[in-house]
Amino acid sequence: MTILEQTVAAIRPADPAALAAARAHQDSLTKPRGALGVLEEVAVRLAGAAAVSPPPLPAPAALAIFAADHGVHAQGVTPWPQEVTVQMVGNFLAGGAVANAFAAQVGASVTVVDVGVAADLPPAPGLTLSKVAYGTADLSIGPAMTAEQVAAALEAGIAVARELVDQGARCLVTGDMGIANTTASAALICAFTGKDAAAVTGRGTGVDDETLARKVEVVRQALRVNGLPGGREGASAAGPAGGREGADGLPEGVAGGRAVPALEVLAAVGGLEHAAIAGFILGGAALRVPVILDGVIAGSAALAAAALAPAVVDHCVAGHRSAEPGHAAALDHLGLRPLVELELRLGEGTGGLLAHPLVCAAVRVMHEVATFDSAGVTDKEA
Ligand SMILES: Cc1cc2ncn([C@H]3O[C@H](COP(=O)(O)O)[C@@H](O)[C@H]3O)c2cc1C
Ligand SMILES: O=C(O)c1cccnc1
Repeated sequence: MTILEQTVAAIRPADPAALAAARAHQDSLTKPRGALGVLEEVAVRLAGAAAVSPPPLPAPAALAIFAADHGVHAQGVTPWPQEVTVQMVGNFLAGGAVANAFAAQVGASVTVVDVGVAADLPPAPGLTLSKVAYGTADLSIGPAMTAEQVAAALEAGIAVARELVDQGARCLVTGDMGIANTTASAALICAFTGKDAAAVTGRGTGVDDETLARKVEVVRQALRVNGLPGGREGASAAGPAGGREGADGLPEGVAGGRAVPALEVLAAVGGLEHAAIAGFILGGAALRVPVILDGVIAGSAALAAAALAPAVVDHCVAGHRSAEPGHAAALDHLGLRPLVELELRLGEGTGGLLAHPLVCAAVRVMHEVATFDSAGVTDKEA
């Protein structure tokens, strides 16, 4: 078995007994039932994922920022030069990015992973060198990656998840850096949800109307040249991501037309960081360590992960909802409710990091809050 197959095979859906125990525990705590709203659902969700109630406190958290470049940058889909990717890697390593500030605020470690930056990076503390290629090919002309590159990037992400958990992380947070990666994200979201390009393609770093129109056309063309559904007006979404078996025995991830294996979709229109983040999510889930998803890049990568292993979703928490329209579409398709909505449109893991204290607070309640019985508080239900 390959590392990917082993990882997928190790992922279990939420444990029904732990879910039931966690719900019963929530109802026994000294608060009106349901008073913690969504936080109760989060705590129950983590119990199901961990297969124990209460679930372990999801701390410490480790952020992994997967960095890579994109051939589609040549189509003018972003106003930022490609070098910003490698320059921001330097900024992360120096501690100067927003992700560093937010990680410091919530006590998370930061690991930067070069899976596909279009420049050579010298070894540095905090940097994992897992370069698969010097960026992807232009997805609007043909497949962005080869099958081998997709497999290598997925395995790089799995390896990072394993290593961080080995080092003591009890919660993983996804991060990305890759100029032009919101274009690849939009194409992945179209392919996996069947939604039209115009509905899920956003302004990324803040493109003007003319660039946005070009970006939508680039996404449509990418889907067309790669033979993927979702690029046409009126393409329909169908059912939850994945779960079907293709002729080759691999799960398929595409709704709304010809069913295409998830790995083929990733190769066609994904980025190296998307594949690595999908591997990272699968790797965390296989170890029953919860994964907090960041923005639209993570959301699109999670669609790929869910197409490969539908049960992976039970181990994910949607940290936030970003301003990119495709992010909402991805979260809807995954059935995930974002914890915070602050109009962030940055990536790097920033929105995922901000959600970490909320996830911890939700679980801490399960460990520390007294029950009606233990505190001698009258329960109206008793
Ligand atoms: C200075 C800077 C820092 C960033 N940090 C994250 N991104 C984010 O923006 C990029 C995606 O947007 P688009 O598809 O429009 O290029 C990604 O690198 C993402 O991580 C940044 C972008 C910039 C410019
Ligand atoms: O949704 C995100 O995380 C996002 C949006 C714009 C640019 N980079 C990332």
